[in-house]
Parts: sequence; structure tokens; C-alpha cells
Amino acid sequence: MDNHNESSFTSHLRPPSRIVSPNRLFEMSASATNARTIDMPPPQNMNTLKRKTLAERAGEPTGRTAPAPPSSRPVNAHVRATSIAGIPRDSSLSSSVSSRQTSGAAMRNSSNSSYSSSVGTRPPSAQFYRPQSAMAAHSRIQKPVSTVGRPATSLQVHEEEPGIARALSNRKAWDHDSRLEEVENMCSQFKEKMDGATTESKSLKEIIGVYKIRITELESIRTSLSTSNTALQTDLDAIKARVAETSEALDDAKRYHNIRLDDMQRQHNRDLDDVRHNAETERRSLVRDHTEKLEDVRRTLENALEEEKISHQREVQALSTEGASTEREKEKELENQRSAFIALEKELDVLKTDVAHGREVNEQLRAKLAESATRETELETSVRRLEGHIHFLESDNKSQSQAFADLEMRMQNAIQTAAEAMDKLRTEETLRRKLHNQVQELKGNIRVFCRVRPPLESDPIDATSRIAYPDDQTDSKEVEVIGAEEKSSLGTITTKKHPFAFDRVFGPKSRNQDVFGEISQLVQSALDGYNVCIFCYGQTGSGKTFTMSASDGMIPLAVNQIYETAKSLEEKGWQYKMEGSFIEVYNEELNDLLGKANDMDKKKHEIKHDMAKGKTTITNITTVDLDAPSKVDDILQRASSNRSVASTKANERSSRSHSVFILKLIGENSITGEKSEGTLNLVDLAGSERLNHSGAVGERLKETQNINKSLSCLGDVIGALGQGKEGGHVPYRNSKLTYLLQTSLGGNSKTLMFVMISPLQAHLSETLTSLKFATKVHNTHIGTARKQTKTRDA
Ligand SMILES: Nc1ncnc2c1ncn2[C@@H]1O[C@H](COP(=O)(O)OP(=O)(O)OP(=O)(O)O)[C@@H](O)[C@H]1O
Repeated sequence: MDNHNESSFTSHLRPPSRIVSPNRLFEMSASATNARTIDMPPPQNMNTLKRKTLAERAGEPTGRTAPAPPSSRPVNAHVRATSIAGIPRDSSLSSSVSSRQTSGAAMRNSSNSSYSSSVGTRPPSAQFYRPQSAMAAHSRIQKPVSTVGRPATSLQVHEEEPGIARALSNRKAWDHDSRLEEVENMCSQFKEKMDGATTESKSLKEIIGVYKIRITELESIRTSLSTSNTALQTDLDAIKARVAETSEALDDAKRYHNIRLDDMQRQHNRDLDDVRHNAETERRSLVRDHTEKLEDVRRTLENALEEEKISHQREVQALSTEGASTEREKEKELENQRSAFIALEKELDVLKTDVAHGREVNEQLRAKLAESATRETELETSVRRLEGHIHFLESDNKSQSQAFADLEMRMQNAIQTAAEAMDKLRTEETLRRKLHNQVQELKGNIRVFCRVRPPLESDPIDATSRIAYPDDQTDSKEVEVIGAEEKSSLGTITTKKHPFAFDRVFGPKSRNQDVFGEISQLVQSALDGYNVCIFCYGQTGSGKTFTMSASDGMIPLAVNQIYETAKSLEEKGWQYKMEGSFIEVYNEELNDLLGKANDMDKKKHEIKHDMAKGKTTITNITTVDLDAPSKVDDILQRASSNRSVASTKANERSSRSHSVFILKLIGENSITGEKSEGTLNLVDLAGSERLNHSGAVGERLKETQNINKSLSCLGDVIGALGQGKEGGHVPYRNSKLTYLLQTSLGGNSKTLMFVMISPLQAHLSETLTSLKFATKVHNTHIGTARKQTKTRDA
């Protein structure tokens, strides 16, 4: 290796300057590049990191092309990849030459020059001068190991010569021909070797030529670099000279400035001293003047003060003499005033007491005066009365008797008028009842009201159906449900309107009080001795319970009205007794809603009718005396709690059962001997929605069947009554509900049905079904109601 280094070319190019202009910067070593960014110490071993010689660098293959894998590399690739550094210069040269013999022809014939074949493709100059680390360059200077069998060298020939000689010596001396042949062979071999050597020498010459050209190029680069270096050096020198000039000028300016500054400082100090001196002089003279003036003033004032003191002392002496006598007098006077003041205070207290006493006396006197005035008036009145009495007593007896007779007659007349008025009143009450009943009959014994509940906060927004009230400003009897839009087969969109008419329609803004105003006459009928039945029919959530049992619902309002009317009828001789009971019809069984919660669905109740008297009784039922209107709240609460006890999660009792509030009104007129017994039934029916049998099982299925059955039985009963056949069959017994209400439905009763409507679009079909059912009921005419009136026995 050392030999190789010694024999290799050493580069005469200086390492690239750091101060080359950018466009002249062709080459920069890695170390130089690093030096720009990191201050690296110079490498210790210059031998290992030594700059490559030109010959080495010229012989490098291009760093760009990755060497082909050994297996795919052609045989002479080893030869081509061999760096110039790897070419032996002395003894090894012959082996290299011999190796090139095999590839010589290819080298000559290749499109690349022998340069490219031996040292690789010549890289573009920019690539060639790319900075690279010395180590990397060094690592490339590796001599590839040729695997190709090398041809024999001259040395080998020499090594072989003893063998040949031996072979020759082994020949028979007389065998000239064969020996000649062998010599000829040897000659031809030698000739071939000589040819090879000649070829190798030619190729080497070519390589040397290439290197010379390269050296020339590099020399020219070096020259241009040194030229630029010189120019830069010149520029640097010029700049240095300018800097020196500038710093000189700066120093001069500094010096001049400092001198001026010192001059000004001195001048300033001088001025300052002058000013100080002048000011001090002036201050002193002023102080002097001022002190003198002060002294004068002080002296003057002291003199004046002295004089003033003397005069003042004189005055004080005179005054103290005078004051002592005055003080004595004043003290005396003050003492006198104090004692006078105390005396006055005492006097004032006495006066105050006197005033209070006087006021009291005054009050008493006033009261006495008022009393005396009253007594005087009374005395005057009694005097006048006594005078009249005396006068009357003093008149003759005849006129006295006349007066007594007149008085008696007037009294009799008054009593008679009163009796006549009472009679008239009673007759008028009876007439009123009769007329009232006639009005009710004219209105129809079965009436249907429709009520639409308002949308609730819990209802989905924009989910209400369109419901119109065409005559709400006049009669309020019509309601029009506007159906969903329907598309015909021709594509026209139509909206179906469903008009209905009832006895009265209440819109969503109506209040319970408004509704009660319309039914109060029926309640009056119950007081008059008629059986009245008020139903609420409609799907679940349509407002039945709200209308019936809310705190201002029909039940509490009816009880209140009855209570008040009964009170007002007392003066007409009527005494009323009110009895209330609350029944539930659930799964075709009766339950007592005012009984014990545990008895619900357990205790059996039977319905008994007295058809002659038109009376219905239920066995084992709780009846509450409604002697005060507040009792109705207790009844409603007890009924509600009993129902909630009986409810289960899957079974909302109030929706799945009918409830009947029965109010019996027994009246008796002690004057006329009349008796009346009316019943008011307020019925909250189970939800009327079409109940699907298919989905329901067990208890639910039973409920569903029973609700459907009882509601359709109600329709059948009303239908049969509507046919009005005397003695015709009415299927009351088909359901518990109709059987319970037998005496309140039909000929001798007044019936009102509320059809309750939900405003939701989702309930539209149920709404229409309910309205159709109500229309059917509305078209029914039930026979004339009969009053349950009795006359008093004997
Ligand atoms: N006119 C109304 N004004 C205000 N809220 C009402 C009105 N009618 C009904 N509601 C409300 O609607 C809801 C359902 O009413 P309600 O319970 O009376 O229906 P329902 O027909 O009795 O149902 P169910 O058959 O389940 O007993 C209740 O919250 C009730 O307060």
C-alpha cells in the first residue's frame, strides 16, 4: 500500500479556497464544507485523509452509478472498474497488462473511449468536482480482485522455462523434428505474448494520453482559480486600505470632537462660575438689604409693642378693677335668674298637669254633653210620645175602637196577601218545572254535544289535524274535520271534508264552566225528579275524565248547583236529600269506587231494578250523604285512589273501565206534599278506540272484548230506543253498563252524550269513527221523559 502511495501521482492543485466567488466554486472538499458550519480541528493523520491524486481521482468510477451485482457483471467489468490507483506501476503492471489482453479488443471496439472502459464514464465536470469526503474517496481506491484466470506472464514463462528445458532435455537428441516443432510452438507462444504486450502498451499509452488531457484541464482550472484568487486578494487589499482610511478619518473625527467637547465643557464651566458668582453677590446684597429692613421693622414693632403693652396693662388694671365689681353684680343677677327659672319650671309643671286635667275634664264634659243631648232627644221623643198617648187617651172611645179595627183589618189583609203570594209562588214553581221539562223535551231527550280538546304541551308539534267550526259565531252546532290529502288515479289532489252537526259544539278554547252552562238545565231536571244520564264518549286521551272529574268538571259543578238550588227551594217548602255513589264497570263486573280498595274486583254487586218506581239499586254499594258540597272532592279522590290501587302497569284502569257517578236526589215539599226522586248519572266511558283483538292476550284481551262489547251494546240500546216501538225489545241486559243505566236510558229519562275529540292528526280516523257514532245517537229520538212524582199520602 505504501509503495502504491509513493508511486501514485501527488496532486499539485491547492485545496479549494474558502473565498472563491460562488460562480467560480467548482470544487470544495467535505472538510472544507464542514468547516463552514462546524469548527472542526484539522485531521491528525494527514496520510489517511490525504487528498487523492489526480491519477486516483481520474481513475474513479462515477459515484452515481451503483455497481452491478457481481453475478451479473461481465468478466471485463473487473478490469473496467479497476481504478487507476489500482493499476500496478512495476511488476504488477504486467499482470494488469495481461488482464487487459483479454479485453483489449473489446476496449478498442467499444463506443466508449478507452478512458471510459478503463476508468469509467467520464463524469460531467460538475459531478466530477462534487465535494466528497476524503475517507469516501479513499474507500473507493480498492483494487478489485479479479476472478478471471490470468494469462501467463513473462515471469511465469521464466518459471516454465526449466520445465521446457526439462522437456527438451527429455527428447531424444536425434528427434530434431519434434524439438523443432516444440521450439516453433514456443516461438509462436512467445510471439503471441509479445503481441499482447504490445497491445497493452498501446492501451496504456492511450490512458496516459487521456490523463494528460485531464491534467491539462485541471491545470487550466487551477490557473483560473488562482487568477480569481489574485483578483479577490486585490479586492481584499483595496477594501482593507479603504477600511484603514476610514478608521483613520474616524479617529481624526473623534479627536476633533473630543477637543471641541473639552472646549465647550471648559467654556460652560466658566460661564457657570460667572453666573454662580453673580448670583452669590446679588444674594448677599439682597440678604443684607432684607436683614436691614427686617431689623428696622423689628425695632419699630418692638417699640409699638412696648407702647401697646404699657397701655394694655393700664387698661387691664382699670378693667380688672371695674370687672370685679361687675362680676359680682352679674353673679348676683344670675343667681336671681336661676331661682326665678326654677320657680317658673315648677309653675310650668303645675300648669301642664292643670292642662291635662282640664283636657280630661273637657272630654268628660263633652261626653256628658253628648249623652245629655241624646238623653234630651230621647226625652223629647218620649215626651212627644207620651203627649200623643195622653192626647189619644184623652180623646173619646169610639175613635179608639175604630183605630183598633182598622189595624186588625190591615193585618188580616197582609196575612191573606202573603198566603196568596206563597200559593202563587208555589204554583209558579210547579209551572216553571213543567215549562222547564217541556223545554227539555223540545230540545230532545237525547242530546249530543261535541267537545274538541286543545293540543297539549306533551303533544307533538304540528301534529294537529285541521278541524273547522263553521258556525262558531252563531249557533256553535257544526264541526268540520278536514281529512288528509288524497291523490286520485288521475293525479289530482283532493282533501275530503267531514261535516258534522250536533246540539252544541265546544271548540278547544271552551272551559268546563262553559260546558256546564249548557248542561245545568239537565241537572235542574234531576232535581225536578227526572232521571238524567250524561255520558262522555271518546277515545283515550280525548278529555273525558277532564270534562267529568276535574276540579271544575261536571261532577263537582253539578253537585254545587244542586246544593245551591236545593237551598233556594227550601223557602218554597222543598227539602232535598242527596246521596252519591261511584261505580266502576270493569270486565263486565261492578266495583264500588267508594268502598275499600282491597275489595276491588273481589266484592260482588248486583243490580236490581224496580221498574214500577223507575228505581235502580246496587247491592253492597257505599252511598255517601252529600250534605255539603265539599264532600264531592272526597268522593272523587277516594274513587281515583281506589282505581290507581287496582291498576297495573299494563293496565291503565281509568281508560279500560267505565265509571258511573250516581247522584240520587230525593225531594219533599212539606207545604204541597209533593215528593220527587231524580237520579243524575255522570258516566265516563272507557276509551272508545278500535281495539285490536289480534295483538291482545290474557287479561288485555278480556278487557278489550268487554269494552268493545259494552260500547256496542250502548249503541244497540240507543238504536232500539230510537226506533221507539212501544213495548219493543231493548237489549239492556246485553252488557253490565246498559243494564246499570236501564232506568236512566229510555222513555223516562233525559240523556246527554258528549263526544270527545282529540285534535291530533294521528287520531283522525278514531275522531271520524267517534263523530259517526255520535251522529247516530244524535239522530235517535227517545220517548218522552216521565217525572218520578208522588203526592203526599193523606
Ligand atoms: N279541554 C281541555 N283543556 C285542557 N286540557 C285537557 C282538556 N281535555 C283534556 N285535557 C288534558 O288531556 C289529557 C287527557 O285527558 P283525559 O285524561 O281527560 O282523557 P280521557 O279521555 O279521560 O282518557 P282516558 O280514557 O285514558 O281516561 C289530560 O292531561 C287532560 O288534562
